[in-house]
Amino acid sequence: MEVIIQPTYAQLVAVSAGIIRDALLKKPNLVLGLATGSTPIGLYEALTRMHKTEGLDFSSVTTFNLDEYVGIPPNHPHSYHTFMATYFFNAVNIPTENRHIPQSTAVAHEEFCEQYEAAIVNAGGIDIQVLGIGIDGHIGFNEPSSSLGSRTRIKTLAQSTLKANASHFGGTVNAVPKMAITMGVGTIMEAKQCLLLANGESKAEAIAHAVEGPITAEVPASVLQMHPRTVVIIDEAAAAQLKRVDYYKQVYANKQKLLSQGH
Ligand SMILES: N[C@@H]1[C@@H](O)[C@H](O)[C@@H](COP(=O)(O)O)O[C@@H]1O
Repeated sequence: MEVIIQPTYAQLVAVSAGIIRDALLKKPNLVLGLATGSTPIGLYEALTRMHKTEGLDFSSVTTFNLDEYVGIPPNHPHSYHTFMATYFFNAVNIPTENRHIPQSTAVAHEEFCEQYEAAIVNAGGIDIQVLGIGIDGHIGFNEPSSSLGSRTRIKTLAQSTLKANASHFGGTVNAVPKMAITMGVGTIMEAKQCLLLANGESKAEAIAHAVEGPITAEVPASVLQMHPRTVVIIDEAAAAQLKRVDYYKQVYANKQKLLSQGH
């Protein structure tokens, strides 16, 4: 696990956007796993800027979103379909047929979940999976006690998640859908690289558990310690409860120095 601590959210965004740009320049048909929530919005804005000003080309990119609420239509103002259109898809040139988001209104949910997994495999697997983290340590909508081997399926949301996401539903906890379709932890772990992003003090405890705590289903993000290529990119506030901040900073500084020397 590489832990990159940046002074500000803007710098966290710059580092994560840089990783995706470099990967896209190397592999134009990159398969991206995408996340919603407030955390990756800056990343989507940065990639949009790169598309508009540098001509960064997304025309061969395929995307798979982590999750979607169950019980609201895709055109609902707070669906993740609407979120992705608003913050990313409407602004870059990813072909419509290459964009995949779990279908919240699918009647045959189980069949849909199997097809979603198959579509990821058919696309060659996810190259880079962008992840945020819930205050309870969830990734996607894999709430505490989710099986670390779980696949795409329907999950009931934790009360803390309903509360945290109520601001997107007019501040009313009851208005937040109680269930979601989410890629499983096992599905996420098959991505070739994971980028876990977090900012702000509300994420400090979850990040400390995920990065330095034991690997446990109580904190689903902790399983990323087992992933061969996870990069955790956080700001100072989200790093506040980590024990080894100086160590992570030193390792990153040394790596940057070696890279600048052409190693
Ligand atoms: N399903 C999403 C997660 O994918 C996201 O990581 C989390 C954190 O959201 P935010 O970035 O707004 O804190 O919220 C939701 O529960």
